[in-house]
Amino acid sequence: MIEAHDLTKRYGDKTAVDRISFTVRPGSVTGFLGPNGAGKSTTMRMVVGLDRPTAGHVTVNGKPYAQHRKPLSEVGILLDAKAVHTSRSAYQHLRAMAATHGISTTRVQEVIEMTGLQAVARKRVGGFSLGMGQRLGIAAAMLGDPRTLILDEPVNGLDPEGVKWVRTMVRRLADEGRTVFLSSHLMSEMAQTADHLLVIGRGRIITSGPVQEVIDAAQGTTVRVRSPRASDLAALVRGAQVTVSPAEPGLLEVRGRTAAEIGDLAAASGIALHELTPVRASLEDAYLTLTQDEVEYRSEDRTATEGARR
Ligand SMILES: Nc1ncnc2c1ncn2[C@@H]1O[C@H](COP(=O)(O)OP(=O)(O)OP(=O)(O)O)[C@@H](O)[C@H]1O
Repeated sequence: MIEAHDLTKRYGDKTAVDRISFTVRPGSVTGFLGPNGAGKSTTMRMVVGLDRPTAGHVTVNGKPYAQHRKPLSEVGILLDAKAVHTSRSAYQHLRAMAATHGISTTRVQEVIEMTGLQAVARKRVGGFSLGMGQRLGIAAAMLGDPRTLILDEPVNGLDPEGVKWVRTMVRRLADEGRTVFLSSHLMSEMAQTADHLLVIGRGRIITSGPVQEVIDAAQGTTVRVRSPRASDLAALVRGAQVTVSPAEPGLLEVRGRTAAEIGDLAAASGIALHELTPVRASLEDAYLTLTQDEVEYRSEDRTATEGARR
């Protein structure tokens, strides 16, 4: 469990993280989603005491990270997978980490197997592909068998097989009851990996909640309604919080009413319906809506989607 209260980080005039409060619970995967520069890494660094908050505080499993007597058994962290002595082998790297934290060599072997590094464990880390480096980073994070995992952009630069591997791994870890907190600037990735989302932009939490709720709250659900009496139906369903857009002759897109409400209204007035389909917005649409004012760097000729990703 990670609990942050009014967590703030300023670098000179720049407020990287702006009074954010959140809870990341065990047993599920919580995605920390935001464009580049939103404050994800800074927040994660504060959670594990690598950056000191300017104000506010954060605890992991009930205590500030620094107060844990065996921090590796409480929190595993993948921040920068490249921050490894490149002349060492993966085995030596993990072995050295284990030795300084009183962790057995049996466990080193276990995490090597768990992350599929057996074939390359004795090779120099300097020659590792990005994917192998990420696996090693996750192996290091798992060394202390921690209850909480914090992974900063774990799928960045991975090929589809690597992405799938990380996704399956984090799901398994959450199913084991661990707290899994992972960041990404890729909404498509989060839609497939996370149960809960914490969306951040320019240092502030924009929204949080179960993935589908975040999407619905941002976009609402649109209902496609086809009827030979579309204009009569449009007049019937209109209301204060309802928008009705004619999409093509005989087809309406209604926001602000459920499919059931529209169906009941139509039935009560004897209007035939030929289609009644709730269309859920994608996380991508929701993310663009949510972060459209929050992106720190934009290129002039961006497409909408590229803009939120960069
Ligand atoms: N050491 C630092 N000194 C000054 N500014 C910093 C420092 N570290 C981060 N920042 C700034 O704080 C803001 C948040 O950065 P952070 O790296 O936390 O964002 P992020 O969401 O992790 O983005 P990315 O996906 O690009 O890593 C950015 O504007 C960044 O330039």
